[in-house]
Amino acid sequence: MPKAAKQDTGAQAAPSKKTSPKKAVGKAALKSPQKKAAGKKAAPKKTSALPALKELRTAPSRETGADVLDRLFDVVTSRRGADPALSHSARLLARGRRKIAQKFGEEAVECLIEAVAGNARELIGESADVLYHLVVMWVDVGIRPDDVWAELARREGTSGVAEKAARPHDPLA
Ligand SMILES: N=c1c2ncn([C@@H]3O[C@H](COP(=O)(O)OP(=O)(O)OP(=O)(O)O)[C@@H](O)[C@H]3O)c2ncn1[C@@H]1O[C@H](COP(=O)(O)O)[C@@H](O)[C@H]1O
Repeated sequence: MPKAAKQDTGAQAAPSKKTSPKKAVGKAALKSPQKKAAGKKAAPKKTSALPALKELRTAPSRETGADVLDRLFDVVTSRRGADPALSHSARLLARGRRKIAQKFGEEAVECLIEAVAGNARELIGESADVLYHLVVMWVDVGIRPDDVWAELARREGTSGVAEKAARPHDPLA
């Protein structure tokens, strides 16, 4: 999708030279709870006016997450054979797999450009473009969102580092 000139939204603060917040967050996240607790007195329980994260996550929503992609998949599927003049999805599907893949690739490149530039707001829009074109690709190839959700669920709890280490060794690699 052709885009107007974009500016950094400043949505992400520049990291300080002294301490890298990313490194600090990463280190804290990797520390085991046991290590963190070792040698420290139990801190008083903090109370917060904010709703618990757990409540937010379990709140029913038809507007976010996989539900949106499920609905988008149904709409795009329904556009098969529709008038390309009225539906962009119909037009893309009529143009064929290579064109769909090309468009997906273009959107992915636009996405990574915004990511590298640190343009958070633009990255959101480009991410939506990537997901839309990914869904069109699923429809064209004949896989369903549930297939992908199942694969993601299967991977849950398996560290990428551990998975890579467990791969059979290829002496030619
Ligand atoms: N999420 C999207 C979505 N994201 C991007 N686009 C369209 O993708 C197009 C990208 O434009 P480009 O110029 O990059 O691509 P192009 O028109 O193929 O041009 P070329 O590069 O091939 O020359 C624009 O027309 C955007 O509007 C989308 N079109 C549709 N959807 C969703 O799909 C649903 C069904 O849309 P239709 O199939 O159009 O009814 C909509 O209700 C939306 O929910």
